[in-house]
Parts: sequence; structure tokens; C-alpha cells
Amino acid sequence: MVADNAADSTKGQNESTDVLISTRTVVKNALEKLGYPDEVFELMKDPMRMMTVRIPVRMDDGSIEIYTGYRAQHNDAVGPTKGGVRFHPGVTEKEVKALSIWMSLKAGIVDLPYGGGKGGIICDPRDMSFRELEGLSRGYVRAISQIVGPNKDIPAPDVFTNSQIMAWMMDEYSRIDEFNNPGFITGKPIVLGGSHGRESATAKGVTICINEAAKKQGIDVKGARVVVQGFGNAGSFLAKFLYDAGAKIVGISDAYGALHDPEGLDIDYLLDRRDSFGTVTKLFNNTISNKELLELDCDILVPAAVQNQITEENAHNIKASIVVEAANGPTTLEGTKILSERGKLLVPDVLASSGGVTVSYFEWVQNNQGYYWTAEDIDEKLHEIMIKAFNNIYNTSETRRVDMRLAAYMVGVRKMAEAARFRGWV
Ligand SMILES: NC(=O)C1=CN([C@@H]2O[C@H](COP(=O)(O)OP(=O)(O)OC[C@H]3O[C@@H](n4cnc5c(N)ncnc54)[C@H](O)[C@@H]3O)[C@@H](O)[C@H]2O)C=CC1
Ligand SMILES: O=C(O)CCC(=O)C(=O)O
Repeated sequence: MVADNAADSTKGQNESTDVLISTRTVVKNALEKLGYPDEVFELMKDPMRMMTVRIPVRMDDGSIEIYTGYRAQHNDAVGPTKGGVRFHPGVTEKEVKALSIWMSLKAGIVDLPYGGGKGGIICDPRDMSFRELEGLSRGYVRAISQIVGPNKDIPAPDVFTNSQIMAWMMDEYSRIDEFNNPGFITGKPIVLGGSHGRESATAKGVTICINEAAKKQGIDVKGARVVVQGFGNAGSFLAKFLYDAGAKIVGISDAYGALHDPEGLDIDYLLDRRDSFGTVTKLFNNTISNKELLELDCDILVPAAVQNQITEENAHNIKASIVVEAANGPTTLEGTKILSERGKLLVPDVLASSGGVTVSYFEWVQNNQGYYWTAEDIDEKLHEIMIKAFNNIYNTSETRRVDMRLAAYMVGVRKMAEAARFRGWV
């Protein structure tokens, strides 16, 4: 079911691929629906703190390369800010700001005691050696060390960062702090205080949302045809979970292209062959483009790569009846509007991908108490939180007659707005 005036979240949009402008548009619409005064929007439209850093790194050939990085802290009314760090050539200041707002919304949706933060460095880790990446990771932590910490702002992995990078960052911060400080960062290797289930948490949360959405649409996940864009942390675990549940994964992709088989791809084979950056299609000749992948005939489409993939250009051609956003910002507001008008059920990023930060929260709690939980404990708690969040947002969307993105933003901003009010900020 999709609300009949589902275009609500897109009201007032003007530049559809500018993620900061589109995020602000929906935040404004959500605050208006909830009846908050303008000053609440003025507070929330930008991060409360934004740091730009320049990071010198000695490269393997002896030269020095200067990298630019960012850390955005959106709002700490509820608690310390939290969110991943991405290493990607396309990182921009605006993107990091929008990503930090999305993290605040996710924390509100799954009811964590956090505000949103996000970081990014303009670089291409695929072209860097292990030693150069370590230098960059440590340099970034030295540059932002004054504004981060286990009770201030807690980083985590995102695009092209992983548990090894979290380990270097944790080690650097612990050296600066002069004691072992695992709660500074999440997504660490288990031996350094990482949590069971963090690596697969984002995909597990997405899987739970897919199961719930499929029930609403009367689709059986067993036998359903699924397309997943992106074969990294989020996309590859997700493809595996759905493959094991009996779904037919008819398409997957990475940054270089896509694979398609209407009879279903062998996901175990592809997982064996992908590299640590989620690249696998380079090994095949008969690839299709990412654009073609998104328009394949299927029941469920999961964008799990980068932003602005479903736009006004291709939303009319999407065949899937359910679109579940594992990536941050994969659908523009114009794309959202078209999908909603076509009766597609769109489960928005701030809900669907919130399993990652949820298990990061579990990791931080375990680090703070020095007592570690089993994989079963984590699974059970994540499941309970995600089901509750999905149904809360689905029901909000039905009762308030808005699309699921606007419903998610309404749920996500409320706690932050209330906390800011009690603190006397607005
Ligand atoms: N890792 C996490 O815990 C979380 C990740 N996300 C989001 O999920 C998405 C994917 O993140 P991860 O899987 O962690 O990253 P990753 O670095 O593990 O994998 C990224 C995948 O996307 C592909 N890719 C990169 N650029 C592309 C492009 N232009 N077109 C098509 N594919 C491209 C890569 O080849 C790779 O397969 C991002 O939007 C991220 O912000 C959201 C919540 C948590
Ligand atoms: O695990 C975390 O703290 C943050 C994950 C993240 O960056 C995201 O959900 O986009």
C-alpha cells in the first residue's frame, strides 16, 4: 500500500540531485507536518559543527600527497553524534553534511541515544597501498581528534572503509588519549572489541525490511526475483541472505558494471571471487551497465551502492514492485515521487539501512560495559528493533497518508526536536 498523496515528501523540491537540498526539503516537510515552528528547521537544516581537514600522507614513492577530509556533527541534543567515514573520490562537503542529517534521522527511527555524524575523505583507496591507507587513516584521526571521542562523536565504516581501517583509527586515537579506547569507534575487528554481527548488520536490517515489505505487498521472498546494486558490505551480505532464503538474485553490480541471469546468479561463487572493495564484474565479459541493471524485470530492487541512482530519468522504467534503499540517498525526490505515483512500495534509506548503526550502538554499549554479547543476542535485539521501526513508519505512513520517506523523517526528527526543545535551544 502506498499513500494516495504520496508526493508529500517532495513538496518544494528544486534541485533533485543535490542531496543536501533534497534532505532539507523532506526535513522541512516533516517538521511542518508535526507542527514545529520554523526555528526548529533552521537548527536542523545544517550540521551544528563541520570540520574540514587537510591530511598530508607520505606515499610509497617518497612524495607527499595532501588529502582533504571532513567530519560533520549534525545535532547532539539527544547524545553524542555517530556515523561512518567514507573514503571515495566523489566525497563532497555537501554530501557529508547530508549524510550527517540522515544519521540523526536513523538514530531517531531506531531510538538510539545519539545524534548524527558523518565523515569523508576525498581519495581513491583502490589506488592506494596498505601502508598509504594506514597513513591516511591515522592522519585523519589526528586531524579530527579534538572533536571526536566515545562521548562526543563515534565514527564507523562506510563506503570503501572496513574493520582494518577502524582498527588503525582506534589505535591512533588510543595513542593520543594514552589509554586503550575501543568505544571511540565501531565496526572494529572482534579481537579489538568489535561486535558480533556488525559486519552483516546493515544487510540484516535491510533483509528484515524486505521481509516486512514483501508481506505487505503479498510477495513471497522465497522464489522472488531480486536485483541488488552494489556488491560491497551492504550488497554482498544482502544478496547472500536472500539467496539462502530461496530468492532468485537475477542481477548484481559493482562500480564497473553488472551481471544478469534471469535464472538466478550463483551468489556463493561470486562472493568467493569479489575483492575487498566489492568488485567482481571485471572477471566477466558479458556484463550490462548499472543503468540497465536498475531497469531489469524483477520483484524487489535494492540499490546498495551510491546516491542518485533512481531519478526522473529512469524511475518510469523501474519494474520492481518493492524498492528497498540499502544505500544512503539512492533515489532522488523526483524519483521518489514517480515511484510512489506508480504504486511502488519504497522503503527509505533512513529506515532500511539503520541496522548498521543499531549494531554499532550495541558495540559501543559492550565497549563501555566491558561485557560482550553473543551473536544470538545481537541478532535477536536487532530483529526486534527493526521490526518495530518498520511497522511504526509503515503505520505512520498509512495514518498520516504520506509516503514512507516522509513518514520516516517524521519519526526520525521528533526525538531530536523534543530534546532540543527541553535543552532550551529552540
Ligand atoms: N557499511 C555500512 O555499515 C553501511 C552502509 N550504508 C550505505 O550502503 C551503501 C554501500 O556501502 P558499503 O556496502 O558499506 O560500501 P562498500 O565500499 O563495501 O561497497 C560499495 C559497493 O558499491 C559499488 N560502487 C561504488 N561506486 C559505484 C557506482 N558509481 N555505481 C555502482 N556501484 C558502485 C562498489 O563497487 C561496491 O560493490 C552506501 O550508500 C553506504 O553509505 C548504509 C548504512 C550502513
Ligand atoms: O555504524 C555506524 O555508526 C554508522 C553507519 C553509517 O554510516 C550509516 O548508517 O550510514
